[in-house]
Amino acid sequence: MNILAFQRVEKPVLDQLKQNHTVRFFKNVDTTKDPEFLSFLNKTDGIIGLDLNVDQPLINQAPNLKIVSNVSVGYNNLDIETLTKRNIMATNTPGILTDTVADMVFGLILSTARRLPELDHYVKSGNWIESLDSTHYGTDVHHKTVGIIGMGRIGLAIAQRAHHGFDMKVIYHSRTKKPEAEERFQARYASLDELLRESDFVCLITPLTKETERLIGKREFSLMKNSAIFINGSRGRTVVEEDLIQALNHKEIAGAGLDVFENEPIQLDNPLLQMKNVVTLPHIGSSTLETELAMSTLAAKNLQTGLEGKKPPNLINSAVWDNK
Ligand SMILES: NC(=O)C1=CN([C@@H]2O[C@H](COP(=O)(O)OP(=O)(O)OC[C@H]3O[C@@H](n4cnc5c(N)ncnc54)[C@H](O)[C@@H]3O)[C@@H](O)[C@H]2O)C=CC1
Ligand SMILES: O=C(O)C(=O)CO
Repeated sequence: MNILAFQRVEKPVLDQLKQNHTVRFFKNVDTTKDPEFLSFLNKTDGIIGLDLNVDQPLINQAPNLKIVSNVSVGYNNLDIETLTKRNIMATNTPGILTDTVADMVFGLILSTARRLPELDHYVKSGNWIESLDSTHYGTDVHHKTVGIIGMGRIGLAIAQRAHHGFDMKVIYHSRTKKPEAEERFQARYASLDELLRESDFVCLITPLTKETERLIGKREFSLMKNSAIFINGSRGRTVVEEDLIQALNHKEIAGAGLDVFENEPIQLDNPLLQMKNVVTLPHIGSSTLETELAMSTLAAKNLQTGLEGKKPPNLINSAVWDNK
């Protein structure tokens, strides 16, 4: 079979796939124009990769496509409706990255609150304790209130770290109440506005959907405490980035830790990159050696299973299977 691999599939997994299939790996190409990409797409049976925009025009140019296997849990890059209409399976990699992403969210919480990147720069620039004063001090994390928007797999893992590791008070907002969070972490359900008003750390970790797109904007930032730190590990478009910049400029909030941005890669003239109280990461929530390999391996298993005509373990659009 012809397999189109895109952007991020770990090498051992690619090598394994090459034993049974014709595999072409694409990276940094314009997927609407690149002639080699489009020519291979035309005979592709399966796609595996990260963040390929699988929209209607792309699907229309892939007449043999049977399965799209995302190397990610988020699947906002897939037009599920069109894929389902065409009976093309879509899969993702839930669960195996949960703890890694929650660790990264905590990394952002600690980095912003304790100003770790700034102080690292301070030391590497030849400074030490004698010139250090309260203008360099951060703020405590332990015993503070963390508000988690999106209490799913990753949200629960953030709550676990907050409750057990840092004695934090946990409040959350999600589509439904999560008894597990309330029992295990004494988390309290709150409306979005209550959560924004009460949290010292506001952590956004929902999927990007029609409902969550631009969920956090001017009004929401204005409800947050002036001392609040905003953390986004979800997708950049869940936030109105211009409003975040304004909220930081006007000191409506104290700082932000961001793994995701409206446009990725972030443009170098983005004001967020000039702000000392903002810690930025290049969308690496799940990117550890262990977890990236596990994600690629699971994505390849989904792909292979689907191509063999069996139900993949992480099928998103189960209607395709039910219609068989
Ligand atoms: N920065 C990174 O590298 C990574 C980012 N992510 C992002 O994190 C997201 C969540 O992943 P999981 O926890 O595994 O997913 P999940 O499906 O287990 O949890 C998502 C939670 O968000 C809630 N939710 C959905 N719509 C909502 C709304 N309108 N308001 C409030 N809550 C809402 C759901 O009820 C659910 O509890 C992914 O979809 C992805 O976008 C995931 C992995 C890595
Ligand atoms: O899994 C995801 O959704 C990511 O963002 C990449 O790991």
